[in-house]
Amino acid sequence: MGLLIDGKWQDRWYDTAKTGGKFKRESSKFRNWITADGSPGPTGEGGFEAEAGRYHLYVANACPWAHRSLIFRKLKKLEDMITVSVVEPLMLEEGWTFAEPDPINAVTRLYKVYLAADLTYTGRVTVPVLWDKKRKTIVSNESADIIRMFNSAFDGIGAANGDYYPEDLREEIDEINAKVYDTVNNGVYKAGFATSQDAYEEAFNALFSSLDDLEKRLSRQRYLTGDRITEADWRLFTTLVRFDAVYVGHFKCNLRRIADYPNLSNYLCELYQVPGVAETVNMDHIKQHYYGSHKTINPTGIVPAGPELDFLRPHDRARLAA
Ligand SMILES: N[C@@H](CCC(=O)N[C@@H](CS)C(=O)NCC(=O)O)C(=O)O
Repeated sequence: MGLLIDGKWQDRWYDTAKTGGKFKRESSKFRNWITADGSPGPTGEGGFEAEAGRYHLYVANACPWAHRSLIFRKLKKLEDMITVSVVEPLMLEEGWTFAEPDPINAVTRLYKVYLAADLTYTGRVTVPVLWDKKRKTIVSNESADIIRMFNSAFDGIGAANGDYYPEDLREEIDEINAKVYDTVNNGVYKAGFATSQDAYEEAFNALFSSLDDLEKRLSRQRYLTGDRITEADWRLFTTLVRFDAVYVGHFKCNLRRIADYPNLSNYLCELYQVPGVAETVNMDHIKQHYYGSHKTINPTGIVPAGPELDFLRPHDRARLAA
């Protein structure tokens, strides 16, 4: 794995030396927004109007951040409007790669897509990436923004109904997202990529304290904000679905499994069973990627054969219906 520095690819692992062994996630650099009329969004510049066929999404099936964007593409029925390229599961010396030259930029390495947008780009080369075929540039490489664009920008040109960031719940969603991002979504990475015992334990404790709180919340209500599925649920889902297969072992998040939490595990099954969502979960890519790409954590690259997982089993969440 590596990064671009002034447009040059460098093969480097995360540098935790300067941060006391703590993993610090870099913020995303491309922050424009697709909007219904091409007006600027909350950040970046305008000129990215919602149009069928204009945009392309680069994802890794393994990646929880990219997974959010695939879920929103699916729920909002944007599959015919927004094309997708999926990278290979392993992320090694050349970063994310494609098995075949990708149909849009005809490259086999994702960093070339970043260079096509900015020849002097400095930063990590992450998925998801939302590409504009018309202006031949990156609209955004921030999943939190991409799912909000998918949620509403295409509504006027045929996206499916469904608002996962409704006006009346925004404040609560933002509050939950902030906590879940810090302690759960990014929390598992902070535990897994820590290179000091203290940094690991700090992340570990915050993670399980949050999961305990979420378990309590979900014992009282069906979804994180009440009786409607929102963005906050989908953001939590992509971490939960990877948890027992990967984070428990590979990232040493092993105080409890999601399977040990009655409410979280039933909630996970319910979300998994929402039509279309199971098709966005690729457990082979997920396991291969983590166990095979992080050689500093798992030098042999052996992928565990278990655990047995059944997200299609009946769940008990209807007991909490409004
Ligand atoms: N803030 C970004 C984070 C995306 C991210 O870190 N993706 C990981 C894969 S799970 C990645 O591509 N990492 C490559 C790297 O850090 O070099 C987002 O949510 O879109």
